[in-house]
Amino acid sequence: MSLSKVKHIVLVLSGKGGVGKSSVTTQLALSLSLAGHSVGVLDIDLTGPSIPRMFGIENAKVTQAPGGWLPITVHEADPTAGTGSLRVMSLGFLLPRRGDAVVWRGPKKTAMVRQFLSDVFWDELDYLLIDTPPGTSDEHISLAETLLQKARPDQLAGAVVVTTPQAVATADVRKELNFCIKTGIRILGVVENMCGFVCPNCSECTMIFSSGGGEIMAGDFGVQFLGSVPIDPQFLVLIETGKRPRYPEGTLVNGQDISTPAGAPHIEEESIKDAASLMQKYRACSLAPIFSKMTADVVSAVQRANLA
Ligand SMILES: Nc1ncnc2c1ncn2[C@@H]1O[C@H](COP(=O)(O)OP(=O)(O)OP(=O)(O)O)[C@@H](O)[C@H]1O
Ligand code: SF4
Repeated sequence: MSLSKVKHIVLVLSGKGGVGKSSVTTQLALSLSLAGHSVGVLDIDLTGPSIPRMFGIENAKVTQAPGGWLPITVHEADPTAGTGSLRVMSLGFLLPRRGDAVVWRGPKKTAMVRQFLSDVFWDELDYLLIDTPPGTSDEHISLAETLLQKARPDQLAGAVVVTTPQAVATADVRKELNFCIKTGIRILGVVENMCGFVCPNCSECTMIFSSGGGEIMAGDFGVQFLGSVPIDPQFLVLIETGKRPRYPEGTLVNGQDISTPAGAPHIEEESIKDAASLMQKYRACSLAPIFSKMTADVVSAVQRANLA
């Protein structure tokens, strides 16, 4: 059975598209594997699977083995570096053209979600992160039903809900949280993305929207607030193209100088997304400390859920 060797399954959900769900999934996956965990990412965002692009593996070809589809390896575990393995399976690998959105009707989508949960051969994994379609659509309901059927109760750790300050102001996030409560999926916490803007000239973060809504809403539902993530244009360039983030001289994050080192290649020459350089570049992004704290909080929430 494809999920039998997975220890913890974490869903990444959002009530609305484009709020940064795939970006958060990617960062959680990288931070978990940097912390030594073996990680799988299952991308079933049928509205436009973007995970392969974010890991720089869009052209990878999945193969079929007797145990099921074999996920693509982003990198193997490296015990000397203390990093865990990272593997990815995405619906994007099966689409005829990269970047296509799936236009199937409900039953076919539902069948595909079921197949993805049962026919991907995952080796031993500490964490399987599932990037889900936005909203509380048919796919969601099908995913929740299938997971509850296929996963052991001790495997399904819960959901991380991603929102933006604007989505908090609408009914979308509350709908998503209510969806989790209704379907019996534990909420590990809420992330508020795109809450401010990191200036490319001085790296000062300005809160361009009214902030704090995500935290208040998390409080209303009695769930953990996992933090606020500002918009960093360098993160966008990195995640979309694999190019190294570049910060002005003297940029400090948590007391660490992350400004572009002298002699670093020009952006045009720096688009290779091999796993090692990608991880190095993510570590050099101003958002890295926020994502690694978020990951530590998710790990603690999963541990608490296991004890409950
Ligand atoms: N904090 C951030 N700073 C800069 N860019 C960001 C940030 N978060 C997300 N983005 C960018 O915003 C866009 C949308 O993000 P992403 O694809 O992660 O959203 P999503 O919720 O998964 O979208 P979809 O609903 O289409 O699956 C991407 O181009 C991503 O690189
Ligand atoms: S200090 Fe930074 S954020 Fe403020 S105006 Fe200058 S460049 Fe923009």
